[in-house]
Amino acid sequence: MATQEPFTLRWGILATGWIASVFAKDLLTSTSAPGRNATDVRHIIQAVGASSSQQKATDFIKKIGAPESTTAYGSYDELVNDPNVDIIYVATPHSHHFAHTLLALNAGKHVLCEKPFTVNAAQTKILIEKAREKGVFMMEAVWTRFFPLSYEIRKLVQDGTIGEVRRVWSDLSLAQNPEETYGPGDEHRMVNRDLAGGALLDIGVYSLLWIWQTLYHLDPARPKPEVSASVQKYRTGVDAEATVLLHFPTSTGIASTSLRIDTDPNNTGLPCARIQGTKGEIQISHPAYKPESYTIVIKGEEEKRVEKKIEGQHGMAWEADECARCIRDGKKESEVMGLEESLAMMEVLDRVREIGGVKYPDSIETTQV
Ligand SMILES: NC(=O)C1=CN([C@@H]2O[C@H](COP(=O)(O)OP(=O)(O)OC[C@H]3O[C@@H](n4cnc5c(N)ncnc54)[C@H](OP(=O)(O)O)[C@@H]3O)[C@@H](O)[C@H]2O)C=CC1
Ligand SMILES: O=C1OC[C@@H](O)[C@H](O)[C@H]1O
Repeated sequence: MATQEPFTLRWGILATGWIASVFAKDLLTSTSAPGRNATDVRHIIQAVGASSSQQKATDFIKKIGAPESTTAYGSYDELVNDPNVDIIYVATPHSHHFAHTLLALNAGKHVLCEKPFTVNAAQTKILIEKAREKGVFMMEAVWTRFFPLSYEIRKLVQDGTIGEVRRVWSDLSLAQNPEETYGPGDEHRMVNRDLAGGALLDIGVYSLLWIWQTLYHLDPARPKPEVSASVQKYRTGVDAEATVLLHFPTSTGIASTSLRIDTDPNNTGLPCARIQGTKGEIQISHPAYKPESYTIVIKGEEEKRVEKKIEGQHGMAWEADECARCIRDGKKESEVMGLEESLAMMEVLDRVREIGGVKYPDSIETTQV
């Protein structure tokens, strides 16, 4: 019997910063690594684009250990117009996701764009319209949604293991001593208004993820929640801390995030999220972006802890595999992380910023490029 060749996806990496290198290294890992099970697809890093110089792209290619044949570009424009590239991975700061994704879409490329999708919902809406007009695949890179652990937890909830879910509580707080870490110029993307900094858009999205994939994604009615929030600002005007209350028809989500306190100060195994149902709950291990275990706590029963150690990759290969399979199958969006979900999440983020008075400069809130 003839074995089928794996589907090959040729990536263009747009930006050479921290997460671009992590993602690109994961693309180079073995598809048969433990827990991966992706021998039906294959990834090639076809090209890398740096914003300022070709040398930067060449250095990046060397650093991540990609083949020397990988093309290095000194501009994003050249990268997105490379006819040998199928999909662009956008890994620039939040402020630039809209413009860079649009650039790739206009060149007819599929796109995987880092979280948060854009600065605001209006920008996301335009990207969705453009992707549909161009007939290409697009997805927000919410990598945690593709962990086997996330699939398992969604299934447990769907199967009614913890009864009817009434509340999801979730936190991602990473005490970063921002004044020292990102000062004195406050230029770092985490606190810089011009780069759409702040806790909410950078790490708060992971707290929201656990609520979203439980109370929104799993409900076929896709109920848009009422949003309340409390926001503490940083000296640059972005949020240093945010707590969000999401009122769904029959359940509540409580998400919090902070750059000043820690979810698990001594790494003693405090959970980052609790999905609470009428029979019991599922506790997810910190950090919310990369949990590697969870515990099922059912009233009157012995607790069950499930380990899901991530091996052979950082954890970003699963989302890449999803892109490859969707594109192979002619899908324009993922069923696990769909575009309408990204848009609804951006609307929540908009509302929290509105309540908290966090406004970014017009130059990055704009829907014009
Ligand atoms: N999924 C995840 O786990 C993570 C996701 N992220 C997301 O990835 C994005 C990038 O984060 P990270 O890699 O930490 O950021 P970095 O600052 O490390 O890298 C950003 C890169 O973007 C490019 N760039 C283009 N324009 C600008 C600009 N005006 N200012 C600064 N950089 C610019 C630069 O690359 P060059 O000049 O070479 O083109 C730069 O190296 C963010 O949106 C963040 O939310 C970040 C960390 C983890
Ligand atoms: O996406 C992310 O996950 C890990 C965090 O450390 C980082 O700031 C954020 O961008």
